[in-house]
Amino acid sequence: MPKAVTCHSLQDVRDNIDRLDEIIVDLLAERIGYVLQAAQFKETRGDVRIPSRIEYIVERVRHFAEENAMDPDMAESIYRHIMEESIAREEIRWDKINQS
Ligand SMILES: C=C(O[C@@H]1C=C(C(=O)O)C=C[C@H]1O)C(=O)O
Repeated sequence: MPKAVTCHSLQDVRDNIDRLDEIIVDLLAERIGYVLQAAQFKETRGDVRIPSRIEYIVERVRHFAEENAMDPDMAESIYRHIMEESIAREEIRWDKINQS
């Protein structure tokens, strides 16, 4: 079921969007905090990107999207972008840990 409540003005719409953006960024910051920690557990730089894990996450978020009446293609697109950004930063973290 769609979760958004019915709004009666554009200001009402924007207030809800602004409220959610704060929560979304907070959660994304927490997520990247975990992704960066993954670097310390990986042997090689090539291990930073694990395609099977990426595809597992994509399938999961597509499922969550469907449960929430959201377009699964949109969820997949957003998540692939989040993961690419995350991997780029995890690679930098891996390089720092393993420099010498
Ligand atoms: C965090 C990891 O590293 C990468 C980042 C991922 C993510 O953003 O969720 C998923 C797979 C990995 O390529 C991991 O391997 O779990």
